Amino acid sequence: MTAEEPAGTAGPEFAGPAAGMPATPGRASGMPGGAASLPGQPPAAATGVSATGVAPGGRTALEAEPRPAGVWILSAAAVRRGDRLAAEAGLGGPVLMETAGRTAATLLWKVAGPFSPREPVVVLAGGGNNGGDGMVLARWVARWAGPAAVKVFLLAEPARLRGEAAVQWSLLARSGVPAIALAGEPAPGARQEARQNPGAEGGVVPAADAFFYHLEAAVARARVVVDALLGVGVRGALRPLAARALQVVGAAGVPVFALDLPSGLDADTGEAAPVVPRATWTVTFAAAKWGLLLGQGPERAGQVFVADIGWPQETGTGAGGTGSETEAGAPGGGSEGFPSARVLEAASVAALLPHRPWDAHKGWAGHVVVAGGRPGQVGAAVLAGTAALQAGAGTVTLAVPAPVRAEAAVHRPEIMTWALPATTGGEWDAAAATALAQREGERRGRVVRVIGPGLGQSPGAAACLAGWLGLDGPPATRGPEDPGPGAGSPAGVPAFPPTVLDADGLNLAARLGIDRLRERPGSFPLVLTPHPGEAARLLGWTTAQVQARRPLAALELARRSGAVAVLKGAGTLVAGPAGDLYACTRGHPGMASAGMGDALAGIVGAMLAQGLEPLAAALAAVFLHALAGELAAPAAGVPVQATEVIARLPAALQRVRRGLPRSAEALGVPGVAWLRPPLAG
Ligand SMILES: NC(=O)C1=CN([C@@H]2O[C@H](COP(=O)(O)OP(=O)(O)OC[C@H]3O[C@@H](n4cnc5c(N)ncnc54)[C@H](OP(=O)(O)O)[C@@H]3O)[C@@H](O)[C@H]2O)[C@@H](O)CC1
Ligand SMILES: [K+]
Repeated sequence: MTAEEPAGTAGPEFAGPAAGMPATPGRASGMPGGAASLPGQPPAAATGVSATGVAPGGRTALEAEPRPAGVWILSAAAVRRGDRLAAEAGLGGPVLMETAGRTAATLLWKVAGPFSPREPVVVLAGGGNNGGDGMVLARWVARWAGPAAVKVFLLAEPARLRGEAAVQWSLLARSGVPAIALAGEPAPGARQEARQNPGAEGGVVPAADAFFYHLEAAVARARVVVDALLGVGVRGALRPLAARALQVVGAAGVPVFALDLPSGLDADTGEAAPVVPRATWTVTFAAAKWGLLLGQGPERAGQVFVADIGWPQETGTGAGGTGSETEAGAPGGGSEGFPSARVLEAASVAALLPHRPWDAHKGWAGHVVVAGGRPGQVGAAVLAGTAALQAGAGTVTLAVPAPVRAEAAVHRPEIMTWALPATTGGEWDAAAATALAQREGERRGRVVRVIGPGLGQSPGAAACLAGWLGLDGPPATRGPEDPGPGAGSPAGVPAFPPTVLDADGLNLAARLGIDRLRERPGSFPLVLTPHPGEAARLLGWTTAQVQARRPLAALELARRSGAVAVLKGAGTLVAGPAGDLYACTRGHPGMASAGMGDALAGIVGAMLAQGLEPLAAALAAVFLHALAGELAAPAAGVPVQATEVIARLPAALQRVRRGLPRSAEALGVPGVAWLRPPLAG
């Protein structure tokens, strides 16, 4: 699925410019590219749409139109709620399970088929609905390839099965699929029995040891093992028999196809015991689960597909809730469930990108001023500035301490430099705060600041930052609507232009106090781009706490600062102050290298400079950055340097504009989307 589609054949997701994003991240009126919000939309409350998924008062264009919605990321509690709402709407558990199991069987055929009795598919099923999914899959494999092409091991007592799992077990018996079930959980010291599905081969296999003997033998000659032991219903530590079964599967080295989640993976946090399988593929139902993106999830889940199982659309979008509604039995007790988020898609990003008119001039695309580059860290500012240029900014200036101006100027002839007041040691002088505003005031057109790459944390830098944010007075001396002294300028450039805070800009802001960012004059547009360490400093958490609760950390950053927050790291999250939350599943571990953050800050600046609202700018920048990182790497995880990524930004822009293959076109199975598509390159 790495082939590009020709322009104009990209399918309905590309049908209109409004595709895919909340009203808030639309382009601002009067900005390049035209109009902003989507007219005539009912308020969120009327649509049942979660406040975390869309801006208040609006809903996404995708939801408004009769076409497949994008992929959601939900907590286990939200998934339960979605299942319940679907059932209330008339799509009960058996229908959903049949759809899940059959879709999974189709996908399994695509990735590991065709099947034959010589190498049967082994399904390890549990006693809950995840096991039920596995039994549906087995039934369909049997219909397509014959009953001998699949074998089911049920790690549960058939007589104790309830609901849909019990129904599936009895249907399996009629289908002739060989199946072996375990008789009961072990009472200490008790003799365990396993018995075969009476409808299949008949007979009794004594003792748990015999069950595992047969499982081991079957797995050894299996083409693929389907892990249908546990899904979102797992509670607490794995019980011994479940752990033993998973150990057998893991030890065999056979490819694993996990249903919903690798068994035992925490659906919310991605925590996993060592025996949790390392699946080659995972097909997750209705929506992605947070645990597939966080913690150990990406390691254990392998290639993840998201299968649409037919939740009514309002169920899918409304299921998210805040994640805070406590449900009995939800993993993590429910209260720790994370809010819902949407996966960032190329088509949605394409709809956000500015359209450059034929008669565009450099002023049209704005002016990015990078404030940073202290002695020894000039490269950081250069990277941010170069990335801004490559991402389409009209002009770029590096505003640096005077002694390093020449050093900053030699890298790119297209980039201008301003020498700002410095101390004798070459660090920032507090006078640079007003000097920068004055230089900006001499320019026409839209100015955007990227503050932080190579800024340092000297007292002068701290004073400058406070001035640039309009927070140099005592706390709350002026309200957010009062622009304060120095607002406006001869050329009409606001004294507090849209701003990106990165690196030491964030570390210094943490010293000011993140909550003070809400007091910034006129609530000028602000985007924060912290890595987990910087986020921890801003929030007063530890880095481990940030990483353990990334969705909450991103939302908390946005809420407390009143700004858009980009929480970097594997699976970058973008949060808006109104509670919007998005996850980027593109990019790869090879992008964990020096200067990558500087590049991202520059790209956000370029998007703001081209007139995007802060949330849209952050979303577009994060996606383009990740895609450029993919284009720069020959394979996932191969180290790439920031300069290589920056060089690919125009290609990434072009890809997004032309339309990448839709993630919903995974392997040609309708209704199945990639969570993390193969590298774009
Ligand atoms: N509902 C729907 O509409 C749809 C649901 N769908 C599917 O259902 C899945 C959720 O099903 P679920 O809720 O039945 O839970 P599930 O993951 O099978 O686990 C329960 C089983 O695990 C056991 N068990 C628990 N903890 C354990 C431990 N620590 N160690 C060992 N065992 C443990 C527990 O045993 P018990 O406590 O009952 O003795 C019980 O047997 C979901 O992931 C998706 O795949 C799809 O078909 C779409 C429609
Ligand atoms: K599973």
